Amino acid sequence: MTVAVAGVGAIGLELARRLDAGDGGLRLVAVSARDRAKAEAALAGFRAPPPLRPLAALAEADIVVEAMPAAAFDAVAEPAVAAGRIFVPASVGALLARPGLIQAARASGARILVPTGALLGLDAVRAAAEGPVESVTLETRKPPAGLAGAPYLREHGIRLEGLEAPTRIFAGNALEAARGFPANVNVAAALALAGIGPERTQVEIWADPTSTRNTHTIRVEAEAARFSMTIEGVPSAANPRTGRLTPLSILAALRGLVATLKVGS
Ligand SMILES: NC(=O)C1=CN([C@@H]2O[C@H](COP(=O)(O)OP(=O)(O)OC[C@H]3O[C@@H](n4cnc5c(N)ncnc54)[C@H](O)[C@@H]3O)[C@@H](O)[C@H]2O)C=CC1
Ligand SMILES: O=C([O-])CC(=O)C(=O)O
Repeated sequence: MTVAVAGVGAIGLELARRLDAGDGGLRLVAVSARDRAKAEAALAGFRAPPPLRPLAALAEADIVVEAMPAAAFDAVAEPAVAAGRIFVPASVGALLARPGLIQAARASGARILVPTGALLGLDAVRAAAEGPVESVTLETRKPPAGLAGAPYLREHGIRLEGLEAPTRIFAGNALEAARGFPANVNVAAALALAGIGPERTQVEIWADPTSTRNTHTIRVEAEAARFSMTIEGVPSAANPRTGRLTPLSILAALRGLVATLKVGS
């Protein structure tokens, strides 16, 4: 199977590098970048540098991975879904805001594969959600740099500079979290889609100047099980909002598409 990657940033470049190295068992055939010269320099050391193509042309590949700012989402998602491809979004919050894309996929035969990304445990959440679920909550803690620039902070006049103690800056449901923090809590959107939906999934976001990790704790109260899990992700050097696990999670998900033995889904 062939893969195309939209965006050559913290997630896209690392994913492309690993695919180019032969990891995942899939062939990287194209990437899209906003800054051509920068992308060409980043791809120069690849074994087989993929061609830079317009976003719509990525739909020629069997699998299209989106790894861009949420604002650019439609330009890659719509053609990929219309062409009936396997579409893998990193900007899961953007997917949450576009239920029409799932309808479009149903019509075209496309599949939308949401990776676990920087989170954990979506297998257990999905299993629990096959039965009655009372509550699903997410508590996200990030160093202030991992939350900087979120529209919610601006809208509510919240300043993170000079913060000395962990501070809760948001409490609400996953829909509101994804809208207010589109580049920071895609994990909330993924959790909502895996479990009981964006209105019922509750989210707290903390700015924590004492931490160097992006930490996510999920708590589930369901008829079949009660569980809580925490992941402490290392922020990527290229983008402190993004954990280093995210491109690896996408690679693992892609590997699962072609693997003979698939574990944990
Ligand atoms: N699902 C998850 O668990 C996670 C999702 N994310 C999300 O994944 C997405 C990508 O994250 P990063 O790689 O960290 O972002 P990044 O900012 O490091 O990289 C994004 C890249 O997209 C490029 N780009 C922007 N507009 C473009 C266009 N029109 N055409 C082609 N390229 C374009 C930028 O130049 C940049 O290289 C973001 O929406 C982020 O919020 C991030 C972390 C975890
Ligand atoms: O990488 C992380 O810790 C989570 C993140 O940015 C996101 O969900 O958007």
